Amino acid sequence: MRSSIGQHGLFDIGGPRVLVEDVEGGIVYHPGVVSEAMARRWFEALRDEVPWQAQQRPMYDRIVDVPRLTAAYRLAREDLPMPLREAAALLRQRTGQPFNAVGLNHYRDGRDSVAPHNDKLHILVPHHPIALVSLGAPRRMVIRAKRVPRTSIAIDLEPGSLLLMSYDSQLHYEHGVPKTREPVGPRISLAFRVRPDVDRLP
Ligand SMILES: O=C(O)CCC(=O)C(=O)O
Ligand SMILES: [Fe+2]
Repeated sequence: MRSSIGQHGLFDIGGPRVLVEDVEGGIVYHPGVVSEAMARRWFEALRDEVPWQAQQRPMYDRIVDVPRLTAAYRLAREDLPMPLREAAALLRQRTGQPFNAVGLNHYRDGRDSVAPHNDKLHILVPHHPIALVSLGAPRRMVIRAKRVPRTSIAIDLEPGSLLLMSYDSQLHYEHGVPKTREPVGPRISLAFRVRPDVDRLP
């Protein structure tokens, strides 16, 4: 499928920024979807209330720590933390997408990261986007085309922003949040998805 890294909007302030174009809506950054005050409240509540997990993963012949804390919820859960309930309602209204699950990432400082990847296709219902809400300190995301010449674009994900990524973009682009030596505060991201296997989540 044809897609390309957007040339426009790099210096726009305020409005949506199209980072990648494709037939399913591409990758679009929407700053200020949540007010600063609300983003701060959500950040603090989730930081303190979510049972964050420090996971380990096999990597080749070793077991390595996942370099961030994570959590996951079905959105239908009765005891869903209030910020997730509010964010899900806002996103459903804004996008019309039937999100049913959220994955959370907590980047404690610049040593925490997520390696370049595309979201696993078996946990996505095709043609529905992923909605990433950012809370806490800004962190830089790098989006890179899989196809040569592997063009890349960096975007600072600010608190209260929304990054919408099409399903199609997961086939053609990787995204990651690299480690940084800059002194950065903690960040939480919420990844809302339409999952086919939502019953397997807590
Ligand atoms: O923290 C982010 O903004 C990215 C998270 C991510 O890519 C994921 O959870 O799959
Ligand atoms: Fe991802």
